[in-house]
Amino acid sequence: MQVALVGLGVMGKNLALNLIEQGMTLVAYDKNPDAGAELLSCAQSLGIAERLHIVSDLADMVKRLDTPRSVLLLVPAGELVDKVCQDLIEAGVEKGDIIVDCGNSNYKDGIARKLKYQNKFEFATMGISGGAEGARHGPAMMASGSEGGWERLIPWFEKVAATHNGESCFARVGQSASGHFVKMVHNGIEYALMQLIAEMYQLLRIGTGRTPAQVAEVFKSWSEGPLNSYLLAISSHILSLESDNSEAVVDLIDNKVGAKGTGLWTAQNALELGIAVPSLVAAVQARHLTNTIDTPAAKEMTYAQRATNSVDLDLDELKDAFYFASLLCYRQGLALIKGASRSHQWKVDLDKTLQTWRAGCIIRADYLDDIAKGVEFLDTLEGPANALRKIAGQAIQSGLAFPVLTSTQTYIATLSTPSNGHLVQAQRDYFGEHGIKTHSGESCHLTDLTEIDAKVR
Ligand SMILES: NC(=O)C1=CN([C@@H]2O[C@H](COP(=O)(O)OP(=O)(O)OC[C@H]3O[C@@H](n4cnc5c(N)ncnc54)[C@H](OP(=O)(O)O)[C@@H]3O)[C@@H](O)[C@H]2O)C=CC1
Ligand SMILES: O=C(CO)[C@H](O)[C@H](O)COP(=O)(O)O
Repeated sequence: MQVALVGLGVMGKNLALNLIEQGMTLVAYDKNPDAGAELLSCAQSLGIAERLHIVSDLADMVKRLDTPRSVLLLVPAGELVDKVCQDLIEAGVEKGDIIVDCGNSNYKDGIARKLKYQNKFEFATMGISGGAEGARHGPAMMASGSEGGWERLIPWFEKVAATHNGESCFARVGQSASGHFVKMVHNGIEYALMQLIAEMYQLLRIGTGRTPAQVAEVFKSWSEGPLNSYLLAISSHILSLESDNSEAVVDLIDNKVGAKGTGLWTAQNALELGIAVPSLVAAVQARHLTNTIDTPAAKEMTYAQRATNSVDLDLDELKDAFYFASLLCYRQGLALIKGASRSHQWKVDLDKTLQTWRAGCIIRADYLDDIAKGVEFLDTLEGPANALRKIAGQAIQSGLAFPVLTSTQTYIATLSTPSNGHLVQAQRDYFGEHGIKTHSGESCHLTDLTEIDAKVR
């Protein structure tokens, strides 16, 4: 099988080596010749270079491919994807060929591109997760759509992807560009879990006075049990790192966190669809807040530094709270995928989605088995639910910031304790005559329920 790959950066280079190692013949192009040379040198040192052809332009790439052609894109998301598609058309790509956008593109662009290119070639979308290591040794692959060209690629991607219990972490999760939506939500969950772990670290470090190395030990002990996850393991490793001067490496790193867009899109889509994912939104805003200090508006509002309080934590309770909050982050993401799938009629298969997240990806975790058991299982976790409630309270008492921890507690409390929405309904009707719905389902106004002599002015 022959495939072409455009974009040989962090992901492209590593996926290229993985594809060749699995037996594919690869024609590869990057606008930067150094990237091609670097890939060739890696392939040579692995003894697999005979199945690699680096080309210096797209016309040569297209000429070398047997028809129907299969081209994978791993270039930065945005207008560049259209530029490369246009260049590929000019280079000779034609109807029946498939181009798979494997980058972190916005699914809305994917839908538009499917239409735009429908008479030129088959445009397909696939989200990939796992970073450089995953791409090299087995990523999670969230594909979508029913383009005919998939049939040629699927057997290969099933081999290239990570596996869990012998099953591939490649799947066509649903229709249209839903693969990119699923990858976007994967990243939204990724933001939330990263921030949640950072909050656990801060509570242990500042709240209980542990050193980074001691927090690393706590995370390591959690990783040895059912809480094991990739993000917890790398956090433990990072916290254990020391500089040549024996300083904790984390203490040398600035606090401002960047982002490429997928977390923001997750929050925007959730808000547009009316699906509540407060933990995921809080994680995006937590990143924004780390940068606030540099904005012109913030410079005009400098706040005095405040002391924080130490807290007396039960480590088992903290572990239970972390476990429960983590499960709830995934559940919010899955609810968003389910809601979007219903709205867009994508028929996303949540079991297949979870299968792609079992191995290879950044949000892989042993407790994904528990998430697959559904909300009914979460309802049985009374101990962890109580732990989350208690730890969130203690965290607030410390005076430090815990946006994801507290949003997650708020999320589950809103869904499992009495609501206060009735008063907000009444307020809207009071000032705007927006109407209210009563417990019996009747739509009316406050004034239909009672006589209001004079409204507050
Ligand atoms: N890094 C990660 O962990 C992950 C990234 N992704 C997504 O995968 C995609 C690629 O990411 P990543 O590999 O990190 O990005 P990189 O920036 O490392 O690599 C992109 C490569 O594409 C090249 N390129 C740019 N324009 C063109 C062009 N017109 N024709 C050919 N090549 C071009 C770049 O060259 P130059 O550098 O000269 O511009 C660069 O070598 C992105 O959409 C990203 O969001 C998805 C999952 C994980
Ligand atoms: O897709 C990824 C991991 O799954 C990429 O690493 C992505 O860049 C992460 O998002 P951000 O850069 O916004 O933190």
